[in-house]
Amino acid sequence: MKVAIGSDHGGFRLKEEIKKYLESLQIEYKDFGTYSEESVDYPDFARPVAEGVARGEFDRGILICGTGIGMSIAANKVPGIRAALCHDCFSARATREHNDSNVLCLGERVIGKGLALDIVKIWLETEFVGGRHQRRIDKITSLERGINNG
Ligand SMILES: O=C(CO)[C@H](O)[C@H](O)[C@H](O)COP(=O)(O)O
Repeated sequence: MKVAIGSDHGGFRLKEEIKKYLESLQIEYKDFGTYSEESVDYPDFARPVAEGVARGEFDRGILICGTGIGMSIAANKVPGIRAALCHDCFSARATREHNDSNVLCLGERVIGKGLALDIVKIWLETEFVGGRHQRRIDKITSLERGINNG
């Protein structure tokens, strides 16, 4: 599994913790920045991570800002991206099983490191279950392509 990771200044410290955690799990990643706590704009980091996942260069993406909200709004503008903002383990598992989410968004100002790392682990390990959920994802794909399939 290859992961693209990025944050703004509000998510920088948690990004560094997640990188260490990915290393401990021997999961390959590429860090798209930011590289310090100096103020930056989150769409500048959401974009390359989301585009890398959409192009298939990475299996998954992880984006962190203060709340995770800005990152999820920005990432979901990229066709093919299903970014999920998760601050609990149930949602992390459900969004993989049901939505086949390919980007996880987290808010460093919302949750602590321990919960964030548990969420990352569950989200990375949980498989999409398909079936009726694939039909719903196909409708999302139609939506982003402007196709009206009822
Ligand atoms: O995009 C966000 C909110 O949706 C993120 O939380 C940002 O990290 C936050 O807006 C940055 O705020 P700051 O006051 O510029 O540090």
